[in-house]
Amino acid sequence: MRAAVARLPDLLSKGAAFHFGWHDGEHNLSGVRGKMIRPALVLSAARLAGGEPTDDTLRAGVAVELVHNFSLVHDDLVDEDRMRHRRPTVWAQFGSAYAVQLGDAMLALANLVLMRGAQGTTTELCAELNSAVMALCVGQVLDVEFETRPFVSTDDYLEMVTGKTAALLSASCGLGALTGSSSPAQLSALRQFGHHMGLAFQLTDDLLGIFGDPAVTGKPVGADLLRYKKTMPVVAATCSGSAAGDELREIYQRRAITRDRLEGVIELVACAGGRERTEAEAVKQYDLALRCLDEADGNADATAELRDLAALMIKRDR
Ligand SMILES: CC(C)=CCC/C(C)=C/CC/C(C)=C/COP(=O)(O)OP(=O)(O)O
Repeated sequence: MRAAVARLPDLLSKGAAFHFGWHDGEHNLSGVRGKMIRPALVLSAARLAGGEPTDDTLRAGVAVELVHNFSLVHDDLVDEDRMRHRRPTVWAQFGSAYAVQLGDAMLALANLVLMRGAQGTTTELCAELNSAVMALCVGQVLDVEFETRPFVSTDDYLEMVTGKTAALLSASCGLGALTGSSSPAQLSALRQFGHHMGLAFQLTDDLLGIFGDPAVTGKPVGADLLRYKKTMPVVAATCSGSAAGDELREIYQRRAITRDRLEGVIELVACAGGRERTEAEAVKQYDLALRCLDEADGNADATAELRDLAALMIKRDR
């Protein structure tokens, strides 16, 4: 990653180093850096699909992490989040214009990294990655639009999250498979594995955003609620038909959430079954993901790695 980021012009690489937490030495304290889940998926998917990871696999891992971080830099700006990984976000530290340019440059760099690969595979890899970027953008637009949409169903939510989160996890598995020697059936099963894990991952993220410990997640408490995000616990609660769910829907409509009312709002989400329903959906998506992994029917060690990764992705506290 560092070698790739060093290819950015100095003016931008200082912001990237700040974003990645490399600016203050080699401390790797838990929670102050990203989890690198997507490159891990690329590597294990490549192994599952046969053989040792190639240079193209490594390039794909770097590219997908760059795309992920481009989306984080832009997302923090859109959501006006000032802290990530217990540090100020890029826009909070360097300004909005800088964050837009740094995010764009990371996306361009991701493509440049892939283009350095073996002739013949580059086009396919770029198509896999950039199709996911397109889906990511659609999901992000929906996510913001949902903040003011009066009613969001579970299906609407799943459509949004398919783009916002699952597309890149699915592409990570697809990229790994493409750099391995996967059959078409294996490629499709691995993409589907990534899709279902992406949904399970975002559902877990939504739960952590409301019920997680901010000291561990590194995100301010209740940020999604204060922004009237239609995360799954909220969607499930407001669709429950319960008195608590109706009250929550009314509070959302009146935009009546303040910091001192947060605790009560969180209680309403839980009382209306939002937490339980979200946990159940995460487990359902996780089970579907594991079924796809069986269908992929590849290298046993890599299958075990992906199984472990999947478990980590839903049983996490940050
Ligand atoms: C186009 C655009 C701006 C799209 C925004 C998409 C976006 C930010 C989706 C959220 C996905 C998500 C759960 C990120 C946290 O990943 P993680 O927990 O793996 O993060 P980490 O790298 O910090 O561990």
